[in-house]
Amino acid sequence: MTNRQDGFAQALDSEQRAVSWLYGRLDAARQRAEEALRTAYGRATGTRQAMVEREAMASEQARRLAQLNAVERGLCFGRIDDGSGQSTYIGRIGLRDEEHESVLIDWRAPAARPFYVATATDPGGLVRRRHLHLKDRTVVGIDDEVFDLDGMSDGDRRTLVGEAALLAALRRGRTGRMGDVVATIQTEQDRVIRSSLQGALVVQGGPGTGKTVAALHRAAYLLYTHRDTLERRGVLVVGPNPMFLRYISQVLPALGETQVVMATVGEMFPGVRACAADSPAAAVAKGDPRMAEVVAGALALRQAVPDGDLVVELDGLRLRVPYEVCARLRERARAVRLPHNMARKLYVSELLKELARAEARALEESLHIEELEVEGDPELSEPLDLEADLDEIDLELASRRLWGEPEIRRAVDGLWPELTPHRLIDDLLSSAETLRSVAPPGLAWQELVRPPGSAWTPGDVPLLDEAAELLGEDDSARRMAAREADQEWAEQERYAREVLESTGVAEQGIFERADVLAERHADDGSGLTTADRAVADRSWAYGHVIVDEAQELSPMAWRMVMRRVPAKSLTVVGDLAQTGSAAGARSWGEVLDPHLEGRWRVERLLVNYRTPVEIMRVAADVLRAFAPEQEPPESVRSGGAEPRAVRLTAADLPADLPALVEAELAEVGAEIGPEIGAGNGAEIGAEIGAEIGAGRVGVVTPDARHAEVARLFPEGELEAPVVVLTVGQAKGLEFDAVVVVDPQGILDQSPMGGQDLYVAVTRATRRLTVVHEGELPDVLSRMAEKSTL
Ligand SMILES: Nc1ncnc2c1ncn2[C@@H]1O[C@H](COP(=O)(O)OP(=O)(O)OP(=O)(O)O)[C@@H](O)[C@H]1O
Repeated sequence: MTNRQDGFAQALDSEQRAVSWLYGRLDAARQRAEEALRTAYGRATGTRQAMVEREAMASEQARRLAQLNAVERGLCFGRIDDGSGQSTYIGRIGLRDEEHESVLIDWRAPAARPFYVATATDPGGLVRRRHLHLKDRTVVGIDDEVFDLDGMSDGDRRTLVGEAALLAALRRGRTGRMGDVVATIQTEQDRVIRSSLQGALVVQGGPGTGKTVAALHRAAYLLYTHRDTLERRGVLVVGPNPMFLRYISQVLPALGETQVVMATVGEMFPGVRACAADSPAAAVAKGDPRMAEVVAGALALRQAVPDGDLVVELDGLRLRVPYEVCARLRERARAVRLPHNMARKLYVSELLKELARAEARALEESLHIEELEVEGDPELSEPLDLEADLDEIDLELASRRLWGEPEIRRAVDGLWPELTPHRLIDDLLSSAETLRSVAPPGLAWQELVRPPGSAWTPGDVPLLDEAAELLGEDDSARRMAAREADQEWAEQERYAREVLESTGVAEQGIFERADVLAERHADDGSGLTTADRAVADRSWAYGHVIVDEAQELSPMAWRMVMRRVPAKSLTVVGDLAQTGSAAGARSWGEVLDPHLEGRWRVERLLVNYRTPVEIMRVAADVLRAFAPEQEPPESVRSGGAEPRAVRLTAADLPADLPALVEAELAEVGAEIGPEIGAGNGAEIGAEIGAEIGAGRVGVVTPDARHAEVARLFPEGELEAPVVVLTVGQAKGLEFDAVVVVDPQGILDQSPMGGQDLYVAVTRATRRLTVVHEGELPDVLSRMAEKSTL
């Protein structure tokens, strides 16, 4: 054995001892949590309070246990050595020894920061950064970066190992789900992750630059650093479609965070499932910020005045309220500037009083007629003034009686109806007449008209939200509950303090505070967590909102998102070169300034960790043609297969496309295999890889051809070896190999077809094939040279 191999073996051995010891600490923490969970379940539950306490204690320990289990894989992944000979281990969670000394630093803690930001030019006091590669609990690799060779001991110098940790991570085959990257976060991404909670941060970057992964690590970092604020208010992640949310769903749990709410724009209105789709033209019109005026205009039309006097027939009497009075009542109700359904209370009470007066007048009139008939009786010919005799109490009583009459209700509802957002928007979109009368000039309202009761689209959801704001809801019950909850608060906090002390959670190196714990288990009678309550409540104010693929949001969707985060603490992640929605953003200022007035900062990510150079050249041609002002990112990977174009006739497609995809699958399996078969030799590994079907192929089609192509493959979830997707569904996802079917169809499918094609060709980590029937589009001419026709 050479000196160097000897040194490496020693380093492995010593790191193995350190890592095994850390796993021992993890096991001990788990054991404590399990015991505490058993104790919690053993507690008496004689009273309601005792039961609530048992549930809180048990769920706290279950949560703690889940967190400890989530960090089993890759518990410790790094070590930093400073000039004083001090070594610090970095991991997914913080752990302490029996003396409460920190033995493993949570990757989000300030003490871990040098691990991510040290560079050769600015080592920040480090002499070495070491990456540890673990397989289960065994250290299988070490990767060193030395910043100061002179600062290291001779022994340490002998054990230096230099495999690039990042490239090793990138070489791994895709699994169909995004994973975390705590071990290899890059300096530019670290800046994004640890940027201040305050204000709005825009992360602009090309495909594969790690925007999504950085945003999710940022969520975990913010929850760790500002747990007191954020656990109480919650964090919302907005993604472009359900497929994408499934794709990223495992990242935060793997980082020990399970309390983040994830939703698409179409899911942000509780109780509404937006399952229909808008045409591009309808999406543009619906997303136009002037739709706020349209909704307000439609509502104003529902606050009516009668054509003439209001006349209601009641028990043979004609109650007449003059037109001018109706108009005055409407103006008064509008002037209070309350939402419609709340102002209605005032309007109804005033109108009922007018109707009570009208009733008195009508009664008087009828008596007067009778009186004329009783001639000669001096007492009865005394003039009556019933209306003037009515005092406030009479009016009140009469109003109540009248409100019970269906004719009166009908009349009131016709003038100022109680409305739901669903009814207002459905009525608006199914009435060309209303749309025409309230739409501002230039808004293509004709695109919006549809039959009543149509299924909701994601574009309708911001309109419903707008309507809900204008209509308001009767929240007196909720306010009353909040007051009661406040009274219970002190009690909850006292109890939470007890839980922390009795379970020792506070001492286990996990950042906890009694008030945070109390909030998590605040008994609102429903047993719901903060995340559950937030999802169900349209007016929930989140502590922080992350919007991914943010370029897709229309101005109307931004209005809705901004309402969910009154403190305007936002992370906006996107790429203006990938805007697929015709209603989406062309510039960040255009969509953000109406809400933030320039108070947002930008971080740019410029390195592409996904797409190899060879594929990126093709993508750059597409970008140059359709968004020349945007720069493609620079790829870190190279040496992949040259992208190729294959011409297939429509008749050959059903047989030849599955064969082509099968061949792609075998290719990526063979490439990934050597990693699977590590230790068995590259060749055997390649065979195993191809045989067990390692690797994933994404087949991307125009919207109109999705069904036809999907039929050719077994139906499968994201983890399936082959998944057939539209461009919209593939947004944000990645595969080892991608087959783009009918690029011309993608270009032609919408005004943003060029951007769609750019998205489609940048989904691959290794191989790209384009299948075309007619001529290859000009923008892909680079591939024609390699066509295998
Ligand atoms: N620091 C890193 N270490 C390891 N892998 C990384 C790192 N940064 C990014 N990656 C990987 O690069 C790939 C692309 O990342 P991600 O999906 O976050 O990019 P994106 O900018 O959101 O792309 P798109 O705009 O196309 O949606 C993912 O597989 C991610 O895990």
